[in-house]
Amino acid sequence: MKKSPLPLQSAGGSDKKRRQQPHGKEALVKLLRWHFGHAEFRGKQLEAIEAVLSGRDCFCLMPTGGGKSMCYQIPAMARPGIVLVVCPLIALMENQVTALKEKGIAAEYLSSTQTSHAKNKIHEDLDSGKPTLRLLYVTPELIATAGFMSKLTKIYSRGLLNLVAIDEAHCISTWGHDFRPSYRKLSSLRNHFPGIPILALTATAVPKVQNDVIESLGLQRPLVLKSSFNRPNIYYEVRYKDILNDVYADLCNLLKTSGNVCGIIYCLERSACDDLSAYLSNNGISCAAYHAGLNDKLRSSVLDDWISSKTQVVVATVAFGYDGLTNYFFSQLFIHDTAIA
Ligand SMILES: Nc1ncnc2c1ncn2[C@@H]1O[C@H](COP(=O)(O)OP(=O)(O)OP(=O)(O)O)[C@@H](O)[C@H]1O
Repeated sequence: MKKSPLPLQSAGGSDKKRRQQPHGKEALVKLLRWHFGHAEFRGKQLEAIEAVLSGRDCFCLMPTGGGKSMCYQIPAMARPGIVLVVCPLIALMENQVTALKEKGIAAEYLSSTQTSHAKNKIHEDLDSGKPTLRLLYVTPELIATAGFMSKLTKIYSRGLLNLVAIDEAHCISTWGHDFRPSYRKLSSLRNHFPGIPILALTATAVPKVQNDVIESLGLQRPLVLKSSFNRPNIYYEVRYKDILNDVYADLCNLLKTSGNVCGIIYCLERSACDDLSAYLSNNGISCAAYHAGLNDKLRSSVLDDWISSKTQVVVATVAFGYDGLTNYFFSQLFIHDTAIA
């Protein structure tokens, strides 16, 4: 359904003036309900949104699935102009943009995987002086290019850049486990776009990494928000392989008695994935193997089937995480071998 926009403010007025206008909680909740169908803000979402809408930098530490995206998606709905979202994985950008478009929200991403026709359309909109786009997702590599930077500078000088959101911000830190050299280039954003709030989002930042992220991005007096990582819907259980009569049968039984779960079973070797997947399939569990030995087409069809719940369980090597899938929110997670070896 294409929704009409629900603007809180008109497009007129100077950039500074627009930024200074307050956004009441009620109006923001109205946007949340209208565009996303959620009744209330969760955790620290509202604080983060209010901070960036008032022009303040913000560092936001929230667990996976905590609702970080809303912290920049609501600001994008709150006023005309562009929210730039830096995202490390093309698959994640695609997913978010597809979900936003389904809600009638003007969102796009720029990446090497797009056709030149699609890219041209986005550039035309950005160059128009009155872009209809609200959210533009890009990779850190694109930010590092002179061409894109000059485009962004034009948008900024027209007062149309509202916010820069940096997802998985811990990737900028050499102290972090996921360091991405291209993230270092993001440190120039603060100087290039003075006055534009930067929102750094992550689910994994120990204090040393957190300080490094804040310093590297040049965040000024940022509001630092940290949500609880207690996830009451997750529990851990260890079963020892050597005291089980039949590990495969035990796993199969666990799946069957867990109801309609969505699961991943991690194995150390590709052959174990194939073997266990075949065993579970033969025992009536809808399941598929996923590992680097399968071609791209097959891997992506296994992923699609799992996301759309056609397949209940994926038996995988860590290739599953490398392809950016750990970002999906699982109702159940089974770890085989590594946990019970
Ligand atoms: N206020 C809310 N009320 C109910 N559901 C919400 C709310 N905010 C977000 N969600 C839902 O929570 C889920 C996770 O949100 P989101 O993908 O933004 O999390 P995330 O913190 O970005 O996770 P990740 O670390 O995986 O990127 C989504 O399905 C989203 O629609």
